[in-house]
Amino acid sequence: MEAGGKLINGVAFARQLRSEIRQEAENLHAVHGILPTLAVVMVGEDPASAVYVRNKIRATEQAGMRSVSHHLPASTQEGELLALIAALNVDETVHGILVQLPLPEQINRDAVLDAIAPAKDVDGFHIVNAGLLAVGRHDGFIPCTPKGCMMLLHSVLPELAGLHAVVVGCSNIVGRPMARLLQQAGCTVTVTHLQTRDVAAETRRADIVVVAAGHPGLVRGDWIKPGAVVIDVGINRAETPQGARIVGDVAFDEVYPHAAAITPVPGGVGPMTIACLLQNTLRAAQGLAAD
Ligand SMILES: Nc1nc(=O)c2c([nH]1)NC[C@@H]1CN(c3ccc(C(=O)N[C@@H](CCC(=O)O)C(=O)O)cc3)C=[N+]21
Repeated sequence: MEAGGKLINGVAFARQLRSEIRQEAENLHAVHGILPTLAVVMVGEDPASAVYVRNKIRATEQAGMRSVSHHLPASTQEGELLALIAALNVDETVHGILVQLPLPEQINRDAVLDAIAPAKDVDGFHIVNAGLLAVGRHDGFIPCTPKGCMMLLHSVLPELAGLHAVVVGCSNIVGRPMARLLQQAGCTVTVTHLQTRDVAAETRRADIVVVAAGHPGLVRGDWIKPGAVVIDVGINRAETPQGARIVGDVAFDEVYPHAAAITPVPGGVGPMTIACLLQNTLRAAQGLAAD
């Protein structure tokens, strides 16, 4: 691959996807009178969450959809949040429900996620959607970040079958669903986690490395086989001499020379997460799940 062709441009990919989604959303509205609607629920005042929520709402509206936002105080009890979700579940004008994570500690995250109607669970975090993905069925919602990572991978590697993929991190939100998608695309998959003895020994054998560990600069240059494709899911706030910046889990400057293709942070996976959220919301409004 030529120099300069290595960077996987998530911003451009997401822009294209969003314009296709907008056309479909406008068509659904014009032909069937359905205005795809996403309800975004945020509890508390986490400043990073407030920024994400604002971006999601803006993206929804730019894609020709409606969003309704519910901002609850940090002191909200689990029962109050469950009551709001129950109301949104039966509201026929709402097609997708997103409860922004993290939640305050008095609220049980899994209880909340599993209270969302699976057909409105556009994050794909409900246990039913996780289970459908786990058994290889395609009629549930796929979590947005892994879905976006797969699209970026396919853009540089049209055929994934037979490749060795290593996923660093095994959260329910990224690592686990990512591993399932890679396996279903024909990859041989290794998932590393906190107890893995030698993560670098695993990544060095990989044709594809997906990093979702929440640890800035974790993956170093010598962790990467020459010609591997590297997807960096990390979002970490770092203080640099130039001020506060968002950095990934990959030591980008070290890894870049070894990789055949790599996602930057920002500008890689993040914009795809939002585009896939819009796509899932459109599918929910169409009465379809993921495809
Ligand atoms: N229920 C739930 N669903 C989520 O999908 C969810 C969540 N909770 N909680 C927080 C995380 C975080 N997240 C991001 C989405 C897009 C960018 C994004 O677009 N980032 C840009 C730039 C961001 C910047 O510069 O500040 C980029 O990477 O280029 C980042 C982070 C979704 N999350």
